[in-house]
Amino acid sequence: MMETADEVAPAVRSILEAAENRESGTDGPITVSSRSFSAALEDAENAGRVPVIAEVKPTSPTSDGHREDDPATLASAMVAGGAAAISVLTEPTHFGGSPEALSRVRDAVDVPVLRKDFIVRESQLDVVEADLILLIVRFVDDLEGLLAAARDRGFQVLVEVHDRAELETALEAGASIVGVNNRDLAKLVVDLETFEGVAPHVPDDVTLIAESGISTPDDVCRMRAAGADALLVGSAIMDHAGDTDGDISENTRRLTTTEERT
Ligand SMILES: O=C(O)c1ccccc1NCC(=O)[C@H](O)[C@H](O)COP(=O)(O)O
Repeated sequence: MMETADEVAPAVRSILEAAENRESGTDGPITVSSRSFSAALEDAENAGRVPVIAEVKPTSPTSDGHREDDPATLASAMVAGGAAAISVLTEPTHFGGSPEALSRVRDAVDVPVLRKDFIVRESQLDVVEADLILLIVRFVDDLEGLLAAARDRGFQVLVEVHDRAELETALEAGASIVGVNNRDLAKLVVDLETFEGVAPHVPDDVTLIAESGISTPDDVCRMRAAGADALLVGSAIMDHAGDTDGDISENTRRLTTTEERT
């Protein structure tokens, strides 16, 4: 399933090359006592909030700027704004993240923390403790094996897909949390119709996350109407360009308190 390098945008090719060469854990398999993701989503729903996974994303290949703020302060502000969980980019070269940033975030908040990275082999699971990790179907050769290895360590696993074929691969491998990425990693174009096209084919017992390109309360309504159990939001909360005065709590609250249309 691993993509050949020329099937993705140059920035993503560069991310993958860096991932291939990046450090692995050196002390053998880690064991994680993880915070329940499903309980966090349920708590948000019970409190009348839209379940949002807010992402600490200092920069990215498609961001307008770079935020240097302390990651733990950012994450605490996101939780104050009602985030059900936090995602932390740990990729250093293209996203300005680090495993240390994730550890600091996990110490600072009590909600589940997702490690957002481009994991391509088992030993890369052993770099830092997190409650969830991301596996991207198009970049992983042995999804079933990596999924099992992650679960053996205690991680919950968000399996990312972009189309129906990748969804089938994820389901065959036994994924129970699936994210549909609205960002096409071949072209780096975002289209919310991606989620709307894939979501109807996801079984009810799978936790379904809409990822990327969600900026406004209207987008929230649209993704929830299409079946999203939770939304993963980075740029609109981080506001790299400073359009909203960079108020992280308010940016998060605007989405978590969206009145949903039935
Ligand atoms: O965000 C990017 O520019 C990007 C480029 C290449 C590969 C991955 C990329 N993003 C990773 C993500 O998964 C997003 O950070 C996440 O889904 C949040 O997206 P958004 O709300 O659109 O920032």
